[in-house]
Amino acid sequence: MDSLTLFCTASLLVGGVYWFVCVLGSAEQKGKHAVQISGGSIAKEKVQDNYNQYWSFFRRPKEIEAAEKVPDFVDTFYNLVTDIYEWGWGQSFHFSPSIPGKSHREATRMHEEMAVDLLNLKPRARILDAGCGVGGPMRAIAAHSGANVVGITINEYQVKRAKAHNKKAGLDKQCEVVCGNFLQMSFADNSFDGAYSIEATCHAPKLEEVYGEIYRVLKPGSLYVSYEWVTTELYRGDDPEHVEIIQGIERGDALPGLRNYTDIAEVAKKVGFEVIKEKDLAKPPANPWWSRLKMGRIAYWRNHILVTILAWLGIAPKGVVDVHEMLFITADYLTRGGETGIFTPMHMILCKKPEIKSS
Ligand SMILES: C=C(CC[C@@H](C)[C@H]1CC[C@H]2C3=CC[C@H]4[C@H](C)[C@@H](O)CC[C@]4(C)[C@H]3CC[C@]12C)C(C)C
Ligand SMILES: C[S@@+](CC[C@H](N)C(=O)[O-])C[C@H]1O[C@@H](n2cnc3c(N)ncnc32)[C@H](O)[C@@H]1O
Repeated sequence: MDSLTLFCTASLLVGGVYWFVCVLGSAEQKGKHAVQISGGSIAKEKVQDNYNQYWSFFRRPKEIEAAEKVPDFVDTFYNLVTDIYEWGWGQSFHFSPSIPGKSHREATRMHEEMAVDLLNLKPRARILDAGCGVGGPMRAIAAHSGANVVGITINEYQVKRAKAHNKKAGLDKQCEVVCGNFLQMSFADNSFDGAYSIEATCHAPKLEEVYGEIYRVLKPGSLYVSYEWVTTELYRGDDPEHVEIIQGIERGDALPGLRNYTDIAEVAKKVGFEVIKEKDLAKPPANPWWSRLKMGRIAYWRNHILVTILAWLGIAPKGVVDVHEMLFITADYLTRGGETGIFTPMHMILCKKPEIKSS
């Protein structure tokens, strides 16, 4: 082999490896690369142990008796998955109906803007994002509405990521992020002009606890909108396939037990809200929310190879291979939940905290 052939072959090899490891599979907004996948706030050598603990806790969700332990395990879950989500999905950790002719990013943004449009806000309102993730929805909502958004998440690593993204987007004056438990928030009573939660309150063992807290911090007369993960009217608890799908979703998404859609308004009323509107946004004419998940299957195979190589090289923590495999399997359960129609991640409820009656 002459030196030119050798040089070309070597360049192709190096270029190919760079492309496979650094370029492939990065999220739409190019926020994360495969080589940056970590265990969040968990030390590299502890990732595998934390995954094993997570798995033994959430493996049998219906048998969880220790509801008070759930927030800690949810925190562990988000340490394990946050980088993989950002890398493989983007900065918004939720689904949206697919819209013909629009990209996933546009469809995601429209779903987020719909939430804040429902809140009927005055200019410069102060609103709460309960379970804000790394702030994809928060930034879209702040930019679209001009509102000041305060996000809360149980996961310290997400706070760090969200703050960095807010700064980069020039929205750090409008968006504040705090680490805390939405079941016991440190915000004052009657201090927000509106609130929303996107695919987050499903992590609460008791919905009344989080709805009660949101009710407390809202000013009288203001609105709260939530996109809830629920089982639908098609779910049958005596059908083994249905049970398998729902348990698969619970295990892979840190859920202490999915609720039925009928529970949501009941709980909202119980804590004092007036229910203004309720609708499953996944119902036709909406296009399937799960098609994005299904379309990505080949990319997930490639991602799995990539994560395995990175862990083998010692670049990614060892446990991420198991975490990735869990997500891979979960994607399939979520798709089956969507296709059978027994599950929706976008049961929308719009509630109002009643005005104080003058005597
Ligand atoms: C609301 C929640 C999270 C919803 C979604 C954002 C995530 C649910 C399942 C996740 C994923 C599954 C497969 C992964 C894939 C194997 C990997 O290669 C790249 C990332 C995934 C696509 C990942 C992305 C985020 C989800 C779609 C829950 C937790 C309440
Ligand atoms: C699936 S993510 C959705 C994030 C964000 N709403 C989005 O759409 O990008 C769920 C979020 O809820 C948060 N969460 C779950 N349980 C919580 C709790 N008890 N207190 C505060 N945040 C919580 C998680 O930390 C995570 O940020």
